[in-house]
Amino acid sequence: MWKIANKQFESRLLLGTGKFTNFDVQKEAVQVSGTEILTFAVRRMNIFEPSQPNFLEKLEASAYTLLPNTAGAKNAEEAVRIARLAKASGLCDMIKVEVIGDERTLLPDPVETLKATEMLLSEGFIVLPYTSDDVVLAKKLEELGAHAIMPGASPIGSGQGIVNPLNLSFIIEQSSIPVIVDAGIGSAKDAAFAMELGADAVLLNSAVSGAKDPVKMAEAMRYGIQAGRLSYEAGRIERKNYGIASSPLEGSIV
Ligand SMILES: CC(=O)[C@@H](O)[C@H](O)COP(=O)(O)O
Repeated sequence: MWKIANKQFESRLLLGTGKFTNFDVQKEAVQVSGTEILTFAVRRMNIFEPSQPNFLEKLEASAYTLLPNTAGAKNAEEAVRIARLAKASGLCDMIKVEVIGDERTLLPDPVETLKATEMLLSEGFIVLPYTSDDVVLAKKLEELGAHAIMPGASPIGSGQGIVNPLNLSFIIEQSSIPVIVDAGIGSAKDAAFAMELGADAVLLNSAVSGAKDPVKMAEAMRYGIQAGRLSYEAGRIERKNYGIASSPLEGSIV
């Protein structure tokens, strides 16, 4: 079990709902992933146009915790506007702050992310900022009162996996709020690695929606995350430079 604010979860996989080839595949992938938290861009929801498709229409949305995100926002004011819209539409009081600062890399704008986080916290939102893997920024967001921190593994949709495990491990070590590794995960190995580093959870989308078989990949992510967590809790052996016999003749009980 782990928690965001006062909400408890069993699954440590947060799944994005975008970019699936069709809603049936999306629904099956969501089901087999075992996720309890779904994220989606508020801007893609057609909140005021019920006749238009929205990302959750095939899912039993009430069975999940919804984590709307502010994708599309280019500054703090836009992010706050999108978050208010989500709240007013009854979607959720939890919001993933996503303020993109660079269109080519899709990396987040640290200054605007900080501002948006502060503004939304003052309005009573449960705020989960998506950030780069900057250790100092992560600390500042926590000090502001963010409810979880979401450092990127690598650029959104890149599938590069974790490019800076050292930074992520510093963030995990210093944080007393949940750390959710978000974006850039390419395969189950990357998700397991994030969990082995000690992350509380992983948020991903493209690796599942873009896989040759999204449903199978959703299942792989489910088990990858479980295995990574178990391995982290079990505590890995120390890395050594030289070989050490697995069945020594002396000094061992079996
Ligand atoms: C869905 C969502 O919130 C994305 O912005 C997120 O960051 C996922 O990134 P990937 O698509 O790289 O998994």
